[in-house]
Amino acid sequence: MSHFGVEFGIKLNRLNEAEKYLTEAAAVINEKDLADYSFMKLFMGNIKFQQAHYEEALTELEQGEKAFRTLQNDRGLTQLLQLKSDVYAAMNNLPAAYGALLEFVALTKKIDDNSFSHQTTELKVKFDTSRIESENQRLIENQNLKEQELALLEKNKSLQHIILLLTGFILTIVSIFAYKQVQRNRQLQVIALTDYLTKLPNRRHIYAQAAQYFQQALKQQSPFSVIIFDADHFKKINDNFGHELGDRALLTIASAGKALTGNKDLIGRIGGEEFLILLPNTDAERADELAHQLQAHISRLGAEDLPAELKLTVSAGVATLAPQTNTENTYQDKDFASLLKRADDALYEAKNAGRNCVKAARNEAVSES
Ligand SMILES: Nc1nc2c(ncn2[C@@H]2O[C@H](COP(=O)(O)OP(=O)(O)OP(=O)(O)O)[C@@H](O)[C@H]2O)c(=O)[nH]1
Repeated sequence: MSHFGVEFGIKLNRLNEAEKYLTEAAAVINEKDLADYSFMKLFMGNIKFQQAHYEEALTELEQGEKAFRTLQNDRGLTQLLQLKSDVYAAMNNLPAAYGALLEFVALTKKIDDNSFSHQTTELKVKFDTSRIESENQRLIENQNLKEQELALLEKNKSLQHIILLLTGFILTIVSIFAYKQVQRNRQLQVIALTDYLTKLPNRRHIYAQAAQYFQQALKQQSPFSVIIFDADHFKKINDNFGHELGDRALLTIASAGKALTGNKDLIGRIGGEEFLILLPNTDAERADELAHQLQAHISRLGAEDLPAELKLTVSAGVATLAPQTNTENTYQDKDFASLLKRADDALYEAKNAGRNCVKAARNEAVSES
């Protein structure tokens, strides 16, 4: 019969059986084996109590109490104290019964308090553990979020690179188009201002240049001369030698004029076989000299690629813008058109004079009005 067997035996009032077992056990249970010894004494005390052997019960309980106290087994001690109180009550020793009961209550309270504090500690540990777990969970979630953010950043970085590359590519294409457009505009401008055959400035261009030189001459009170020259009987050249050869003759005249000015911007083609030379800072005498040089040079030209029988001559008219000698700041021409008209009249004169010659416009005195 085990400890529980003894307890059941007592409960079932099989006291003799329980006592027998305990007496056998007492022979082998050592006083030093406090755990078994304490309960053996408690149960024995109980049996004695049930048998109404109160004094013996108290003796057993006293020995058991000592053992429980040494073991600090409060639960065992409470059972014992409760029983002790019952024994004293049965002996009608109420103060002792009360004292034992008080001790029983105090110890029970202590056990409950310990149990409560234990439960509190347990709850606290549980709470702390769950707090730490949730904190860990939060940290893991944060970490995951950060990783996602990082991945997003990486993705954004790649996108930025692609956008930068695309922007660079588009900018390059746009720049190339813009550059080509500027080039084309320049070419168109050049085409718009250039004579297709001789590549000299056309009439619009050379007139614009001339107007500027005219204003400059007025401002600086410097002379400005122009020469208009025109191929003689050019229709006949075309008729007799063909249009293509006529073109080559025009090119020969153009390069002779260019050679005279030394600057291609100072000579332009203003009509089919008519050219204009601008001579800034050149007085009438020098302009006349240059016109004669040109006329003589062209008439001597038996150009390599022109037939010997083709007689190439030009007639020229010269006009000069110069201040009147007797009055300050008074000019014969108010604008370039007036100067050009005088040169054209001089050319007409040269044509009438039999061609292949030069005529200069007279600088007539004008009244100051
Ligand atoms: N080959 C060629 N001929 C041209 C060109 N432009 C104009 N002509 C010709 O030049 C000729 C000019 O003739 P006209 O105005 O009668 O003058 P011209 O025959 O030179 O007579 P004058 O000027 O009075 O000496 C015309 O037959 C035009 O066809 C050109 O670019 N090439």
